[in-house]
Parts: sequence; structure tokens; C-alpha cells
Amino acid sequence: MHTFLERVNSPQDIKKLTFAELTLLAGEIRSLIIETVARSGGHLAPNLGVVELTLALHKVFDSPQDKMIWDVGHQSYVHKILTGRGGALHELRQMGGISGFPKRSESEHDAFATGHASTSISAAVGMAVARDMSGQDNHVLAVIGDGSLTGGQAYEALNHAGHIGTKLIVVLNDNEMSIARNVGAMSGYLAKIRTAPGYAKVKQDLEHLLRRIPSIGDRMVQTAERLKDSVRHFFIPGMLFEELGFTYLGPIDGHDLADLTGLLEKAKQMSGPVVLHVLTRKGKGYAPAERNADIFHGVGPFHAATGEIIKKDGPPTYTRVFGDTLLTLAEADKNIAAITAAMPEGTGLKAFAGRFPARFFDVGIAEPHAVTMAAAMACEGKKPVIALYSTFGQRAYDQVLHDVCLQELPVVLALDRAGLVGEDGPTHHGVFDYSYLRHIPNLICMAPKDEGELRHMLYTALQGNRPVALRYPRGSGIGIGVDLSEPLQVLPVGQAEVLRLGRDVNLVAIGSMVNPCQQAAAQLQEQGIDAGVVNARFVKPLDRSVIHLLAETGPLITVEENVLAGGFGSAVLECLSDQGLAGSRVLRLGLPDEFIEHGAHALLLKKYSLDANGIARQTAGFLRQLFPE
Ligand SMILES: Cc1ncc(C[n+]2csc(CCOP(=O)(O)OP(=O)(O)O)c2C)c(N)n1
Ligand SMILES: CC(=O)[C@@H](O)[C@H](O)COP(=O)(O)O
Ligand SMILES: [Mg+2]
Repeated sequence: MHTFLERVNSPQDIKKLTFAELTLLAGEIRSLIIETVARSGGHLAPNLGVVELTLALHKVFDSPQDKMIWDVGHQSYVHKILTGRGGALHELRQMGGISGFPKRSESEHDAFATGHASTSISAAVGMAVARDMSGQDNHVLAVIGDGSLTGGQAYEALNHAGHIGTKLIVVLNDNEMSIARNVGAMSGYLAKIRTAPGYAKVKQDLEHLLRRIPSIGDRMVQTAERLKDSVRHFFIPGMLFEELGFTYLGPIDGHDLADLTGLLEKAKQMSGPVVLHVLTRKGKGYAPAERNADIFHGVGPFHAATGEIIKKDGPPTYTRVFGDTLLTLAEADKNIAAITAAMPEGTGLKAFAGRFPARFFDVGIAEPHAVTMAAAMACEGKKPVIALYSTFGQRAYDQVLHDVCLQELPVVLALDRAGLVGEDGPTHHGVFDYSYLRHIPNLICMAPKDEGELRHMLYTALQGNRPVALRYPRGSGIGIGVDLSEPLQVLPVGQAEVLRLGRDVNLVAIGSMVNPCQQAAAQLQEQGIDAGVVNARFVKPLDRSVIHLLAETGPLITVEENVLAGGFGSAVLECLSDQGLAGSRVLRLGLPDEFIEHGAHALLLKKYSLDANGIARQTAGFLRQLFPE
């Protein structure tokens, strides 16, 4: 029974509830989120940690007039429930259902779309200056986690906000965790604030005392002010934010509704920028998630009663094969180093971190820094491998271009979660990387047809002395039975693998699309169409002679799990145009020029006709068009 939840359809309903009722409501919200995520997967621990915080925010502020911006947005389920979407939670992250992230088109209460970390303070500054320009006085809040506060953009925004001094509130949700344990000097600084005994009281008493020091004459005033500052610095660790122009409030227990609302009311009265430091427990209220906040950060289906994750049988993931292969290669070459931007588990580097702690670097959510740092390591003879999700690699485009490729440095960019990622949706699909990489000079860009080829590609990348981007998909390999003891081969750079030449048509596929193309070719065979399949392996350098040969043989279908705009198929068309074969019969299959919604990976492939059936159907249709009976 969700007695209180049933009474909450909008944030206005929160305002009428007493603290005792809100506490009961918090329990019901937790149960609903646990039940929902246990069924269909999602971001559990981050949401359980912000139940009271979200209730307090909606009690004190008036959304949608007041703007709440959720950094990353993976912790916005409670906000969704309180803003009229509780009834739609059962279809969270499923195709056609509500998104797992804030989305302006979904609700007027979702002030700004998020998904990539560390953008919320910039967005809050933008909303605040727009408000000031229109002479309005609504409140603007950025809710940012301690992990997201490791991202450079957060500091750019703090710097600017402190400079202009406009009214906005940064709620720092500090749970000492990124996905893994949070890292970095800022994290250490927050820990100091947390552990300073009776800090808030000391700060209050001290300010009171300092205000009572008499000021006599100009010089004396200056000296006294300097003295006050030194005393503040000595006793008050939160001064960093104050020095940046913010009023620092906290730290405060983020599960105490009375304290939270009290301090939020105080923040509301301030005229300039405020940082409100809130301490929460990731996974709060669900023992398995409290114990293993990293595992329950983003999780697949599990048994709600026990917290036991429902294991999927199947081949090892690409991530796993990448991690294991890198570990093997690093045993033999002490120059190999691994870098992650706050995702050691997600990118398969946890074992590497354990085995080679001195060669492993978690830089925080700092993709641009990771890439420039790797470039400099390569200058000094090291072989850095940066494992990023393709979508987060977008953050480091300029660093790849300007720091790595311009200097032709041997850095390996391992782009995991390339292609459609499924339920996380448009903020996370890695469908732009061929397009954002293939025009960069000096860069080799490759994608394996299966998990076995991934091993050889990683080896190839580390053997060469050039920048390489290697992209592979989320989830299980195709099940070729990887043997880690199988000797690794250097693949000839720029050479495609002709799997079978077709008489009627040839499918030239890259990466994850090779396997469905082979299945499609088998289906076409049954329809009497002889279709060949070529594994392109390289988007850059492209195998121009194979493309030439195929175009002269007959119709050509390019297939990629990337947007068509500027992708692999575009590269093939450019190549044909350069070779004077612009009139070739080419059909490009890939993703359209739009943001792809969330939904199960298989359903999305089907929707965009990139599964075997869709590829076969489109190929047959193209041939019918070319050769009407
Ligand atoms: C640019 C970018 N890099 C990496 C990620 C992956 N990611 C999602 S949540 C997260 C940790 C965020 O930690 P924090 O902000 O403290 O939130 P918490 O989950 O602890 O509430 C990371 C690394 C991302 N969303 N965006
Ligand atoms: C919110 C975020 O960016 C990550 O938590 C991401 O959702 C993880 O995705 P994977 O499940 O593919 O590791
Ligand atoms: Mg955190």
C-alpha cells in the first residue's frame, strides 16, 4: 500500500505534509523505486540516496517556476515521482516509457536535460542570468554529486558564478562515491570538511567572534581583515567555496528532513551564490545497495528481497575481453598504462588497477584531462590506453585532435559502449564516434567484428606508433569462444577482411554490424540472392582497393551502428567519388539524423532496421529498385 504516494500528484501536494508524513512518504518512494529497478534495471543507489533531499527541495521551492537542475540526472527518479510521473515509473527506461534522465519534453519540471556529468552549475548560471535579464526573481538550483564535482566544467561554472555573484544555489550531494569510490584532491577536501568536529557550530561562533573585533583606522581595518581571513582559513575548511564568492552552508545530514528544509530556507533568503553541502548515503534504506553502492549504482534486474543480481548467461562482454587482454599485454610491457575517467568497473579496468596500481590512473570525471595527460605520457615513451565510453569521449574531441593526433602520439583510445547502448538513451548512445573521429588526420579508427578480433585490434593498436581509436559495443560478444592464450596477431592496418564475395550484392559492414550482415546474407541466400559480406575493420584508413573492387562488381550496401551523417558509409561514398566511381550503386544503412530514444538494444536495432531481418529486407528492396522485374 502506498498511502501517501497516492496523494502526491504534484509538488504542491508535498507542501501540505508534516515531517512525520514526509518520512512515511520517503519509505513508500524507496519501496517503489526498489520494486521498479529490480524489475527493469536502472540507477538504484543514487536515487535511494536523495529521497529526503528531493522531498525537501520540493517542499521549500516551487517547481517549475524555481528551476532544479540535476547533474547527470541519474538520481532524478524521486523528482519524477513527485512531479506527477509516479504512475509511469513502471515503464521507466523502456521503449516508449519515461526516460531515466531529466527531459524537457517529458515534463515542465525537468528544467534542463542531463546525462553527461558536471554540466548542472553551468546550466544554473545560464538560467540565473536569463532570469536577471528578464527582471524576475525565481530560484535556480543545481544538484551536483561529489563525483560530478571532479569534472572541469563544474569549476568553470563555479568560477563564473562566483565572479558575477548572482543568486543561485548549488546543492552538493556528497556521498563519497562516484560510481566507484570518489577520487581526487577535491574529494579529500570534502572529507576534511565532513570530519571537522562540530564544524558548522565552530564556523558560526568564529564569525560571531570576528565580527566583534573593533576596527580602528584604515590600516588597522586592513590588518584586522587579514587576520580574520587567516583565522577563518585555519579553522574553516569550507572557505574554498567562500573564497570563490559563494556562501557555504553545511555540511548537513541529507537524510534529516527538518535540517534540510531549514537550511534550504536559509539558502533561499540569500542574495548571491550559495553552496549547500549535503551529506548522504548512497543506497540509503536498502541494505544491499548501502553495502555495495558501486554495484547498485546502475544495475540490471535483481531479486528485491535479497538484492541478488539476476545473472545473464552468455558470452563474455567486450568490456571483459578488453580488460583481460590489456592485462595480459601489460604483463609483458611495463610501459603500458591504463586510464579511466571515473569508470574502472564499467570499462573493465578493475583487475588492471589491482594488478598494476602504479600504472593505473582514475582521473575522475575528467575525459579531456585524461586525453591530454595520455598524450604527454606518450611523449615520454609510455603507452597509455584510455578507456572511455564512446559518448563521454565526445567531451575530449579537441584533446584527441590537438594534443594527440596533431603530434602523432601513440595513444590508444578504447571507446566502449559504442553504438546504441539501450535503456540509457540519447545522452548515452555512442553513435557519433566514427563521424567525430574519422576526419582527424593521423588517427587510425577501427572496430572489431567480434570479441576475438577486439583482442587482435588492441594488440595491433599497441604495436603501432600512432594514435588509435578502437570502438566496441556494450554487452556480450557474439560468442565465438575467446581463448585468452591464443597468440595475438598484428592486423594489417587499412585492410578489410573479405569474408565472402557475393555475385548479386555485397554488404560492407563495420564492427558490430558484421555479424548481423552475415545472418542477413544467409537469409538473402534463401531468397535466391547471392550476397557477400566484407568486414571493413578500419573506418580510417579505409581499404580503398577493396571498396573499388566491390563497386565495380555490383551494388554495395554499407552497414554501421553509427549515424549516417559523416560515418562509415559517407567515407565509402567519398572514396568512390575520389576514384571516379560516384555513380556506383550504393545504399548506406545506419542511424538517421536524429537523436535515438531509449529502449532495449534489440528493439532499437529492429526499429532502425539494423538487425539481420532489417538488413536483408532493405538489401532486397534496394535490389528490386535497381533491377525492377
Ligand atoms: C562526462 C561523463 N563521464 C562519465 C559519466 C558516467 N557517470 C555517471 S554517474 C557517475 C558518477 C557520478 O557521481 P556523483 O556525481 O557523485 O553522483 P552519485 O552517483 O554519487 O549520486 C559517472 C562517472 C557521465 N555521466 N558523464
Ligand atoms: C549515468 C551513467 O552515465 C552511468 O551510470 C551509465 O548509465 C552506466 O552505463 P552502463 O550500464 O553501460 O555501464
Ligand atoms: Mg557521489
